[in-house]
Amino acid sequence: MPPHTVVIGVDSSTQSTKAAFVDIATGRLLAVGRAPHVVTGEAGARETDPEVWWRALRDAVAAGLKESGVPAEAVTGIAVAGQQHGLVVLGADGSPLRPALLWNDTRSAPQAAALTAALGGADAWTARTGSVPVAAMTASKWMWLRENEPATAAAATAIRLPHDFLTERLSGVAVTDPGDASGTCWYSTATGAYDPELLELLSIEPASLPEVASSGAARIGSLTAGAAGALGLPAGIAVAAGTGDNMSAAVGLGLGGAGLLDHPVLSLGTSGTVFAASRTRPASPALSGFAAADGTYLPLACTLNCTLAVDKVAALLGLDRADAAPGGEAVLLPYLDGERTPDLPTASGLLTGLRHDTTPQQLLGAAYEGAVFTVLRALDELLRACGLDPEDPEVAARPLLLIGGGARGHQWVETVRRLSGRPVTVPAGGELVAMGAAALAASAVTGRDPVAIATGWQTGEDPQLAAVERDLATWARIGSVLDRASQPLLGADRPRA
Ligand SMILES: Nc1ncnc2c1ncn2[C@@H]1O[C@H](COP(=O)(O)OP(=O)(O)O)[C@@H](O)[C@H]1O
Ligand SMILES: O=C(CO)[C@@H](O)[C@H](O)COP(=O)(O)O
Repeated sequence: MPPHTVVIGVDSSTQSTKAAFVDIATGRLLAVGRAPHVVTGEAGARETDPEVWWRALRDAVAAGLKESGVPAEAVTGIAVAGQQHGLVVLGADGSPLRPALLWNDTRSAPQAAALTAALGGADAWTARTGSVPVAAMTASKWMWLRENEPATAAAATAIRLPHDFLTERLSGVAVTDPGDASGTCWYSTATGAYDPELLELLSIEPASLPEVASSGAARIGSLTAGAAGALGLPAGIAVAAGTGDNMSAAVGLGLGGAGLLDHPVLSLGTSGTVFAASRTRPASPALSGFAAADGTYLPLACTLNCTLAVDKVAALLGLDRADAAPGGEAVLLPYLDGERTPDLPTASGLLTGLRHDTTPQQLLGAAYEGAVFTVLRALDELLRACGLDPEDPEVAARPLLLIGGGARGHQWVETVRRLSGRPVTVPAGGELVAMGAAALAASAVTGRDPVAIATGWQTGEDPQLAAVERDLATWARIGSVLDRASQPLLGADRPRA
């Protein structure tokens, strides 16, 4: 292999780090190194020590180097895509002061409600930032920290998102990108900058935040000698700004200004997300109105309970996750971690419709259906946010691009087909977040547009699974249970134990 041909795209998501080694010229995926994370916490808490991410990045790169057989000197660039929203606070020596509060930590729900009210309601927030500060947003987590651990908040000299933290470890540069910054609720998608009034409301010193790289500025620095030593890579190679994991998946799929716009994606991982890249700036309180990595926008809806919740139900039933059948009359809303869409941060799971002849396989199927229904229900609002009419036959015929770990599972794919009634495409290459990060790294090396690079790699182009008849009876049954379930039944009126 000629030198200078390989980039590394890092996906540092909730459960693990994946490092994709990609040939720049062809987009060929040479190897994926993997390393797990540790998530701790009960009763709404979800935390990971940022040092765990750094060690996992190091291990994943080492595994990828070994698996690919690529000589380290052939690697010319690296970029990190990270789980969104997490709050990382650093002390004066640059070390984390405490574990990061993750996107799915719901303890910040009261602070989210207070922030929403402080600005006069949800619409005021979406007009400024694109999103409402639900518990997931970094602003709510920062306020939780100030109220619950004031000494730690006072000692914080730097506030970072997970991908910023890792990018700074690689390059020594304190930088973020518009995509991940738009998940903080202190960055304005209307102005493309931090919102000074919101920083004041949150008592955040602007100097404690990373600079926001402009969407076009792909290379933000070089791999430092220290990081190069830790990773076994050459010092001085290009480091890109990186982005949030969903934004990176959009790049990996070739979605954005230089590619496909207003095309729906469904991601099934720890979170369930639906999103699209669009030129229309989203401002719907029902969605998160993020910026994309390439200067377009990324309207998105996110659920807290997806693959982990269904795997938990399978474990409770003593079944393999593949051993499921359509749920029949049973409806299971698997809100084991509370929920974000709909905004029920203290909710718990709900099971109805049990009969003598209900089988364990049907109960597991009902968990798949509840998880898929919850994220798919936001699809029409997503399409409207893109300026489309969901009833338009051409729009309804656009295939769902299905990604994330769940897309590898037959039950997930079939449940999505049945409940959406849409054609579905599952990109065969997989690891779209890491591939998007690789395209960002390749952009830092070559100066080309990352979406155009990924489009050339053809990462999202695979045969479609035809639409099947939509299971409207199941759709209506789950919708009716969710709409009629009283807040007390979902546990949504109780503080967590
Ligand atoms: N073959 C499979 N069938 C069904 N689910 C799978 C399969 N492989 C992985 N998963 C699911 O994928 C999830 C991890 O997905 P991933 O997108 O990597 O998560 P995250 O990005 O949140 O860390 C696991 O929780 C697991 O349930
Ligand atoms: O909070 C969101 C999106 O707003 C999540 O999608 C996180 O970005 C975590 O993603 P995964 O680890 O599930 O991929």
